[in-house]
Amino acid sequence: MIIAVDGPSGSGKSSTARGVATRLGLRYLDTGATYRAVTWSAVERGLDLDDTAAVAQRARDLELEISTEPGNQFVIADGTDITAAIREPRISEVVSKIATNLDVRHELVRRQREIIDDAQPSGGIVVEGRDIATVVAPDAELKVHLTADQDARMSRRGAELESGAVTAEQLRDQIVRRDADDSTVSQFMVASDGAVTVDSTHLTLEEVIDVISRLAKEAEAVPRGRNDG
Ligand SMILES: Nc1ncnc2c1ncn2[C@@H]1O[C@H](COP(=O)(O)OP(=O)(O)OP(=O)(O)O)[C@@H](O)[C@H]1O
Ligand SMILES: Nc1ccn([C@H]2C[C@H](O)[C@@H](COP(=O)(O)O)O2)c(=O)n1
Repeated sequence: MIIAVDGPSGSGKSSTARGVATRLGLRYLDTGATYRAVTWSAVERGLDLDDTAAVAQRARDLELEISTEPGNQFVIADGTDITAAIREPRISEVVSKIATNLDVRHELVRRQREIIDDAQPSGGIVVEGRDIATVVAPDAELKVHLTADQDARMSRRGAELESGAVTAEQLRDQIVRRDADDSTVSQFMVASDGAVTVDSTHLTLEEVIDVISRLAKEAEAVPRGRNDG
């Protein structure tokens, strides 16, 4: 089974997808981490991030290991554990440059599909990102468009960061500007065909996990191809 979760920044995709995978005994793939890993590597090597050919070559050359165990997430790039480093503001601030590089996307979608295929013998996988239902896994048994209003998304991200660590302007940049840039290459601000919209604005994380787990069980009961729309 493949469960695709797409939506804007701060809507709760990672926490929810990880929670659903844990609850249902499935694997979990954070595709955003793959874009962050390429960004980390390009920054570490001092590449010009506007040099699209050089960055795409880095994406192809990067040795990347990404965990699909929901309870033990790690990312290793060229032998270095970058699990924490890819979440640093210096990476979040520039990751959209890498995520809007179409040659990088081509390479990372290829790798994401390989990881998804490898997870099938263990029962399935919950995959979250921006283009999962539309590009990476259009045959997913369940497609969820996870949303929350902009104020909720900004305040969730603010609460997550150390108090006083970011200004309101930096917070807006991490949510609003990033979504505007990222949505030039993927359609995640609206639900794709066949996706169920879950608005998490007034739901707790547990409630969102409950809703999606229930939808997954319903989708599993319907043979592939009969649950479209
Ligand atoms: N339903 C919810 N209610 C309250 N807080 C939530 C809810 N869902 C997630 N959160 C919190 O909001 C923050 C952002 O969630 P998360 O990182 O899962 O979002 P995301 O959509 O994956 O963001 P991004 O795409 O920017 O990585 C986290 O601190 C998380 O614990
Ligand atoms: N399938 C995906 C996943 C992520 N991105 C972009 C969007 C972000 O700018 C960046 C990091 O994602 P995050 O960790 O914040 O979810 O990667 C994308 O374009 N497609």
